[in-house]
Amino acid sequence: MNWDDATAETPERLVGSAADREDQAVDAALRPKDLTEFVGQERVRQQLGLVLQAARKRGGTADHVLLSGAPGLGKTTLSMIIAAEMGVPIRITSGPAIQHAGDLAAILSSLQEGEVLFLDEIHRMSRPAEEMLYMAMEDFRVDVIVGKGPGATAIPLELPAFTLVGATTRAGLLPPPLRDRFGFTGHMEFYAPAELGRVIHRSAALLDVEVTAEGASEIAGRSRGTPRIANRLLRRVRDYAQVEADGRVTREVAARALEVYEVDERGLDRLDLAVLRALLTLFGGGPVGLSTLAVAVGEERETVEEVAEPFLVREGLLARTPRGRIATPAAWSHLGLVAPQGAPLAAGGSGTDHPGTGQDGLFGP
Ligand SMILES: Nc1ncnc2c1ncn2[C@@H]1O[C@H](COP(=O)(O)OP(=O)(O)OP(=O)(O)O)[C@@H](O)[C@H]1O
Repeated sequence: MNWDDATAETPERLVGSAADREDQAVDAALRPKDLTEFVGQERVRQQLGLVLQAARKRGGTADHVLLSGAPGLGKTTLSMIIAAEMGVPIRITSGPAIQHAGDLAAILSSLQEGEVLFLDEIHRMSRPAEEMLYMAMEDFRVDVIVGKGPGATAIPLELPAFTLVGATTRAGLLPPPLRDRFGFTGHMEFYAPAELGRVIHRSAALLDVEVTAEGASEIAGRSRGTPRIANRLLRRVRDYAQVEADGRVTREVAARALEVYEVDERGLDRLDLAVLRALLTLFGGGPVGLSTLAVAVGEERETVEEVAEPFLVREGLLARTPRGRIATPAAWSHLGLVAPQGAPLAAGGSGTDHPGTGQDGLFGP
């Protein structure tokens, strides 16, 4: 839902995690409608299930819920499930859409009793709106300021009880007073391939596409742990299967289709591979500065840093170090290359993420 986010990935990218227009069009058909249909995220599902069950038993509204995690992991879907499980309507808005406290007051005062308010990208709300939200969450009341300067007066406005579901890709950016006002916080993890396989089978049934178990797992392995990407790749593979095969998605059909769409067996696309190949073949595996790497692949520095690198780092293929970008042993083997003698190899995995600190040029300190 954050495709208006200036830092989000380009929507046309097949493996981008932000929703494009086609995703939005099919979302309604593919979204799980209740907690039993929602695949994976066992812990969040179980804990949330208890929160909702208890609220229903008490006959009250559910506590405010904060969902954090990368785009496309199911935060909007879960908020709709919360409303459905509580039998209440849902209003959907986002932090960037609420720039004035008055915008928020207008939304809050028009909610129905018990309604779910889904606030996507909650960390991008303006400060005055955020401060108004504190009181609304705690006391179901806001103070509307009328007038300016010394003559300004605060008029208290009672609100209906509501459940706020806040979603953020970066829980760490939320001010503690806001974070503390949520009764339940769920962190959404990337999905395991087997879970994505279940998402694909479910979506295939809804789209009336025949997919074998191997076909589903071929797509799942390239979906970057993200259901939105799995659903998108499924639709592209379905197109290929209908045009170039008999309509059935087998392992071979899925692999051939995703080769055409330039998504490799690990989910890397053309940009990711270009960055990796340049790092290995032009710079001997690094360290190399971000700007130099960007020039080498003919992209903007920001594109390499924000679009390609996060997944390469997550996959343990590239490390950001204070001296620049360095390839890991896994990067060499993924491209079928042998690291030259003496090549600096970063350990794969975490602990080496230094965005923006890479010295530019091969001769940095
Ligand atoms: N656990 C799941 N089981 C089945 N399908 C899922 C699951 N999670 C997400 N999906 C599918 O993935 C798509 C994207 O999910 P959703 O829009 O809820 O993600 P999001 O986290 O809100 O993303 P964003 O942060 O970009 O708004 C939905 O169409 C939904 O069908």
